[in-house]
Amino acid sequence: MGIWSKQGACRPFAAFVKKRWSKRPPPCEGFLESEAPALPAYERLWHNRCRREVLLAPEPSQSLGACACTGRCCLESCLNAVMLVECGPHTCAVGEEADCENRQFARAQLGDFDYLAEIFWTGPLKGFGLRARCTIPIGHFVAEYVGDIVSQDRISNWQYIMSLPGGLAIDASTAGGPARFINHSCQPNCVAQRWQVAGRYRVGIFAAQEIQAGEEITFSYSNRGQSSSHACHCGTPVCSGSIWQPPKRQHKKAASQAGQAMAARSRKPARRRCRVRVQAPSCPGMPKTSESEHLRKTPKKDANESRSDDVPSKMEDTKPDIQVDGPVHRPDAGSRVACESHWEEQDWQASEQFCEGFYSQLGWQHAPKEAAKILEQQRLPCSREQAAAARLGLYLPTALLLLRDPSALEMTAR
Ligand SMILES: C[S@@+](CC[C@H](N)C(=O)[O-])C[C@H]1O[C@@H](n2cnc3c(N)ncnc32)[C@H](O)[C@@H]1O
Repeated sequence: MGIWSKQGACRPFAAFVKKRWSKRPPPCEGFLESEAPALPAYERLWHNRCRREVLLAPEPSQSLGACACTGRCCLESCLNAVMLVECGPHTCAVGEEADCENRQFARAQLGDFDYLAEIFWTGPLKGFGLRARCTIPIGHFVAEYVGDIVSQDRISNWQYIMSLPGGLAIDASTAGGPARFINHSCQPNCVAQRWQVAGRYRVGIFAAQEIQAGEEITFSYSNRGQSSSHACHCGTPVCSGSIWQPPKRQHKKAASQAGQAMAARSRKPARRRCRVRVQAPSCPGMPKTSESEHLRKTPKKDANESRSDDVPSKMEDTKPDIQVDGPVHRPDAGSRVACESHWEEQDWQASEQFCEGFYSQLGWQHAPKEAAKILEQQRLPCSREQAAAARLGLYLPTALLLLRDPSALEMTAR
């Protein structure tokens, strides 16, 4: 029996347990049940591997401008984050890395994933899966989907594939990270989002709702570019029957209940200028915040300061409000539901085209303020990312849309 190791190769499970288990919090009950088969061998990667060096986008120094953030770089308002571009040393207007929230991929790479989730045997129907080892807050970066960057033409088995633009894909079939074990659900608790990090496309799995310890981590495979059928055993009421198909439409009553719940949440009064969207997960036995791990390369003082200022103390407060200079706008529940159901029908390519179109038009050669103005004038399509953003508690383009015109979301969702 084997499991990933930092050396890349599979290591015997017993040796892994002896060396690492003592340092970890107690595992969720039933980890690797006795009837579970051996974990198939695969090579553990921490980031994508390009066998042939492929530049997926121009180098940031040539094409990306710095964001226009001042004081603190917030995911809700950072121009880079709006375009699903991670800030880097040359593309962040805020000097201190610790003041920038838009470094999720970089921080996740520094963090210890073992605290967050573990591989487990779900049963013969779905095979191995990934489940939370602690409460994962909504919006939290769960894991990066890493593997070999390959041409889609060469793919024969789509089981572990995540498609990328330009006919490329991330293939995690022989080498990858724990995200390769995430199973499909027609009612997932996570979303897969494609970001540009230092000029390359990378895929992150983000919590779309609060995930409880022991809960299986899932996302939807329905738009990963595959059309063949494979019976789905997610067991949710909206199951489409196939892991590559979008889920059935939610029953009207359930949709309206969800809408009411969202409306109730949106009535909570809150006014904060720049909130941290994500609260660090709370695990028994883990360091106080996983961010302290993530930020260990940054000066300690800054990391602590930023946390104490911005991290809300209660979970109920973690939903971000959008506030620039005027009053707080919140979407009405109806428009959110409309947007989400629209998202289910949307092809991944719609948002991809939008983002690429935006870049090719602007080239980011414009000064940040000018780019911000153009962005504000655009009527953004209700793309997958926007809908996902709305689902995650409003940030990114949805936030801009609503700031400008709260009814815009509804209009674009048609
Ligand atoms: C990326 S892998 C997920 C990890 C996989 N379960 C394993 O044991 O390695 C995708 C494969 O898992 C299985 N799978 C994932 N979600 C499923 C679901 N909801 N119902 C049935 N099979 C599923 C399918 O065989 C699919 O091709």
